[in-house]
Amino acid sequence: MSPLPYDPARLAARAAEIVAATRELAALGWTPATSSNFSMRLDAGHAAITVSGRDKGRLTEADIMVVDLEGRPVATHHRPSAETLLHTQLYARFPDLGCVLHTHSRTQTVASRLFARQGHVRLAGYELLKAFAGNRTHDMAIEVPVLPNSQDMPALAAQVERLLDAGPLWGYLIDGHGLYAWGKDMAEARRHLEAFDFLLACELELRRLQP
Ligand SMILES: CSC[C@@H](O)[C@@H](O)C(=O)COP(=O)(O)O
Ligand SMILES: [Zn+2]
Repeated sequence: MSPLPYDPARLAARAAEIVAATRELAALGWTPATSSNFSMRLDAGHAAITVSGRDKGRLTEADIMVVDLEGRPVATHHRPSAETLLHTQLYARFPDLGCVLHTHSRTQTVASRLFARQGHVRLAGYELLKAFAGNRTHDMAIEVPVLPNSQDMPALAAQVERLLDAGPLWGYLIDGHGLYAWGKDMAEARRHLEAFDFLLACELELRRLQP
């Protein structure tokens, strides 16, 4: 019997998944200068998440720790990601949610700046909209919200709660900062993250070509 309040074998498995995905995303240049954070659900009350400040391009399993769904460290002296609350609020709200990914790609950051005043980026008519779970056609539109940046995580989390109250959401941008995306497991969260990045890049390119 483990004295820990979570299953250590499951933590090891999730940590390996997070490390593998993080290295790939870092190789794309989406996690500059130690930025970005990543998590996966462990069980109904716990999540595995990256330790704060670690170089995401050189992540190892030792850089993954456990928090409860209020963002408190569990059985560790490590400090969790500064943005832990933005992860745990999603696990607490959606019992089937399994993975939350946050990156700082150039495309995401530039798009967040360009569309901050508008408050959202409208993505319409793209085949890749079908990458978002539940969407069946290109013939629709979604609005990716752009929130003002803040170091006040409870305040930022409260804004995210209001967005979630308003309707289905696969992710959001934070102005001058980056993108949050999530899914039922790592594969789905990765698909959403990659679809957002690709579609935001298309919108930026269109504005260059058709100013
Ligand atoms: C290095 S600046 C980026 C951070 O302030 C933050 O936005 C971030 O994404 C990483 O923070 P972390 O505490 O390592 O999870
Ligand atoms: Zn960040």
